[in-house]
Amino acid sequence: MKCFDIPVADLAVYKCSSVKYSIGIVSVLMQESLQERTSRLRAAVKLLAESTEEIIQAWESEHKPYPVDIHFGADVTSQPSTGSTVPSHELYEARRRSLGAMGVVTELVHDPRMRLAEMTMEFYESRAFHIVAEARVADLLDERDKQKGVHISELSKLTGVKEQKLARILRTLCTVHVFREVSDGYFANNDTSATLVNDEPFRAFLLLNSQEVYEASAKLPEVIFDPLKTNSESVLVTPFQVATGKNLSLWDWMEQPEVLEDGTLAPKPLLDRFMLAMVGAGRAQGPPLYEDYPWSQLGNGTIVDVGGGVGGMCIDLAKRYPQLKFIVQDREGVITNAPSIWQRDFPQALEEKRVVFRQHDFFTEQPVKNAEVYNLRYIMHDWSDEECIRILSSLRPALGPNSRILICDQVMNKTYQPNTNSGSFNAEGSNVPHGTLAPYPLLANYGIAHRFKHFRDLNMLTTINGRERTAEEFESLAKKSGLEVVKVWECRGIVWITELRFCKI
Ligand SMILES: C[S@@+](CC[C@H](N)C(=O)[O-])C[C@H]1O[C@@H](n2cnc3c(N)ncnc32)[C@H](O)[C@@H]1O
Repeated sequence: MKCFDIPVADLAVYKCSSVKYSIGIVSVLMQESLQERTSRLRAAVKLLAESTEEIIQAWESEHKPYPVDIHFGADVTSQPSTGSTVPSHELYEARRRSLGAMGVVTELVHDPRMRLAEMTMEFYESRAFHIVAEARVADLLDERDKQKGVHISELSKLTGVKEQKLARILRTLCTVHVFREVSDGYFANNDTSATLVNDEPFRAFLLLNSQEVYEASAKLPEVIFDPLKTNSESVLVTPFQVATGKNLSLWDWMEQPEVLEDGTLAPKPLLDRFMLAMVGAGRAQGPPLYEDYPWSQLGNGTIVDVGGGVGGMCIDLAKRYPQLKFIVQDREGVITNAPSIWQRDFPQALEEKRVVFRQHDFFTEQPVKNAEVYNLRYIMHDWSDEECIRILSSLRPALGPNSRILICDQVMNKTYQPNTNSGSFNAEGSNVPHGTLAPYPLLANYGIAHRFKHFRDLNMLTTINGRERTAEEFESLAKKSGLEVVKVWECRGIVWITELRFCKI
């Protein structure tokens, strides 16, 4: 039971130097009774203790704290380990329960004003991270004595950043457990910062987030409060246009060459970085997609990767499922780069003619008919409902009886606990389960364990007026395109697979 009726008047007196400032009457409303609060905190601590113990036992039984190596190697040519990078179902569940419980504990034990103040300045962690990633501090540390660390004076010389400023930046990150200060002024990687070492695709993904996305995000309030822009679904009316000062979509802007100082034109460096970042994001978030869908049942079927970029997902699938064949489609400016990436990363697939590359605009009718899979990874979330319906409707005529469309995108869930006895979200009138409900006292969507899903949702809003969707929203898009959702495959990560089939209308 909520208790909204206990106003407590509190005279806040603030002390600054030796002067006392009364800032007046502050009204504090208790939203939750003492009993509700204590029982919620006890339940969260219990869940945290139980789930972290499960995690420890899983590490001990496997003799390692990660499923496999966390380092992939020097560049896009290096391949992730062939072993699984996906945690067991039990470990995955224990992880998200413990993180969700930590969110509840933080909410209840932290000073609320201090927590909000911290939230408003968390961008400094992102800024600090951007600087160290740009300066390749993790790589520099990796080359040296990992126990002793590297003195800040030396890191300063290697990066060109003033010593005391670099130390403050690194300590900001050490404070949130990224890097570690092993002794006074000596810094080393911890397991988190070490994931950056020699992994160009992952670094490109993190730099994209912490630079271009960050800069556009600064314009989000301006666009959200603009009475006209707030109502627009156009890809040309987003904070990205305000940030770049150009009336071009993210895709067109990236592909437009830039004018160099000598007047010559050159491709924007961001174009390469973006494509590399998609490979890095795929490696970080993709593996559950490859294991939690029955790809092997497709035999030697064909996957048409619609808007497939340079084919990052197909490379990973091709390595795991040697029977599958691939057609990667994208815009001309992107697809022309794909063969060289495959040549470096997985030439065998080219030699065996398991992959072809085609320029194709996904708003026009799909030319490849009757393929087993039309794959849409990170596509729907780029577009408005109207445009998604155009993309799906352009695929529908190509579907044969054995074809399916796989939407590989996040599936969003609400935060409140619905009144249901089942352990999964379900929409009214739908037979399709929409994902696991977290147990009490966690938020239904596991709270902070899945906060990156919400960051990505706002990222889509910021850069291209796109959105992450709930399963109900996918069902509605499917219906309007003459398709139906047959299953939501809940994968062990933030991206799931929503399977659509032909529906007679
Ligand atoms: C977010 S990326 C995803 C790339 C890829 N599916 C992956 O998961 O790595 C979106 C892709 O859509 C492509 N795209 C945008 N508009 C397109 C269009 N009209 N036709 C085909 N591809 C398009 C972009 O070039 C980009 O490669």
